[in-house]
Amino acid sequence: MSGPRLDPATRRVLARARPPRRAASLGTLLGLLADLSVVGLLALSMWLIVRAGEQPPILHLNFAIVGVRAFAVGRAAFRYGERLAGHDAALRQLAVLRARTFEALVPRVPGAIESHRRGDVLAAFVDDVDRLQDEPLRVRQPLVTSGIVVLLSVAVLALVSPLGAAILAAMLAVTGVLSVWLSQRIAAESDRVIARAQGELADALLERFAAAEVLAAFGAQGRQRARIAAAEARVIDAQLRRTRSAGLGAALISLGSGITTVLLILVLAPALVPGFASGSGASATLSAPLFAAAVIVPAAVFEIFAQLPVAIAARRTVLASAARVATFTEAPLPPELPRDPGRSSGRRSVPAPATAPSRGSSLLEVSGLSARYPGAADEALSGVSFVLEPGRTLVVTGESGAGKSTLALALVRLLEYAGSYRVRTADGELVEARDLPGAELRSIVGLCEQTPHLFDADLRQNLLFAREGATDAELVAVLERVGLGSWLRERGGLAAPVGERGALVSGGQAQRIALARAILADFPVVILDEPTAGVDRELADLLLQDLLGAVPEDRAVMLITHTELPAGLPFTRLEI
Ligand SMILES: Nc1ncnc2c1ncn2[C@@H]1O[C@H](COP(=O)(O)OP(=O)(O)OP(=O)(O)O)[C@@H](O)[C@H]1O
Repeated sequence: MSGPRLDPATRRVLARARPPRRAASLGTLLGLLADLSVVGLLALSMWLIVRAGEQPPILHLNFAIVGVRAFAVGRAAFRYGERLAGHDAALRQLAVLRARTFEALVPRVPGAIESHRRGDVLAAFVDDVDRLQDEPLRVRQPLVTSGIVVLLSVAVLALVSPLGAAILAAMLAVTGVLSVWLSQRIAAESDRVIARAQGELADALLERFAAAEVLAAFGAQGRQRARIAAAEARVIDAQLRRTRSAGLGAALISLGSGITTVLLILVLAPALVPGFASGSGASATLSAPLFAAAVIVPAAVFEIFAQLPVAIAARRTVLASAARVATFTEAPLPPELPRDPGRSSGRRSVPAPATAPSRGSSLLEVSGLSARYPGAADEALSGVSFVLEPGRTLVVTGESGAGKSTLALALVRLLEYAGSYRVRTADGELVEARDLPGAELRSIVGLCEQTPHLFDADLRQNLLFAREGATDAELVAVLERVGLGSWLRERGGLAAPVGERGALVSGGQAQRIALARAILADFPVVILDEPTAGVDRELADLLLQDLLGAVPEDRAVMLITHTELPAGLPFTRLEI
């Protein structure tokens, strides 16, 4: 079979798309029966028509009449069953595949994904991942079923006429090689162009919507529209070339089928004439009904065979998609990003009393911590040390670019760190953070990020994801606490939408919603990265007084800020 060589990374991606053998084999079996019914129906009907013309007693035709009905019903019923079983298995696997692909992506954020264009990432994670389900459905299954049916048909024809079978096999081989060569020449380049152009189109569209205001403000909409139109034209052009190649392949197969039928008629017809072969008066070696059935076989076999070049072309597309997905999910994780040790890993922990942490027993102990972004030459942060005790607030200050947000990312393990960083777990142990599963660590240390992400849902959903099961009264109370009470009433309550990426709320409101989330999640340690950046000074002071004035005995806050704290708040300063 032609196509690019499979590297181990592409093979791993393909293996994720493959349904379990048992689930896939039912679809394959039903597909095989459907294809066999196609050949059986055509050959037996032909036999029946010609035999009926000889007017034998009706009883002699009964088995053929029943057979034709059985094949006709079987063809539709098996095909229907095949579609149901095959799609069911592939769609179930698609859900698994999407989840696994997403899991593979998570450790690569931030840092390893940003170096790719957003459009390419989107195309890879939507179009390419979806296309992988074609492997079991449109590649593997048709290759197996049509291959078996074609071989069986040639073998059965060989019982009637070995020369006819040889002609059919030779014509199948010639047509197959020609149509695959043709599709390779015309469509292979189109496949590459389509993938690239689809990425460009997605990129241009995303930018058109995400940066609509900037494009309008600078009068650059026309240029962006032209970029979208050019990318779209490239996609359409490549798709047309691919469709043309598929059409040519189909025409070639029809031609092959016609030529084979004519050749079979020429080769088999003499056997119909009594005494032709031996030159004597002996009777014919081939009956007319059998002759009719034999010469119609190529039409049915070529119909089944037509699936092969289509499956080979689909394989090429699937492999290209798998290779693109592999560039994201299978590339080695850069050393700057953390590896999750998983639940089973052994922890190197410092023995600690089994009781809950009391005042004085630190929640975080950081010593000589440094971090670097993937691909960056220099460390974004180095040599940071501090201890965070329960009931305390640590205020982190420093110049812009000093590494404050980087410290926050390292503390929630979205960036790898060097040095020592120990966290007190729920069972009171002080554990090196890199030995904890990421999810467990992030249930202890929570981050309210500088530019919070709001989901395109209502306010309630945007808060509930921080604490599932919170009541509306709890949500409203927390919104009051962050100063959004009157705004909530103006907007008509918790069902108010926030828009895509918070488009319907102001920057300051988005920040306060994020703050409300952090309060709801009630992390033992919460890191607030510039939580009052978009909030006016008076409210900011009130908010900080509210948040920091009463840090619970068993909780701690790390506040990253540029502004001075209101007087009277207890805190420790860390300058980086
Ligand atoms: N994704 C990234 N890839 C590479 N370098 C980065 C990345 N994000 C930040 N940096 C660099 O890391 C350094 C520290 O950035 P960081 O955002 O931590 O600073 P900061 O102290 O939080 O600044 P600010 O107060 O302006 O928010 C900067 O030099 C910045 O350019």
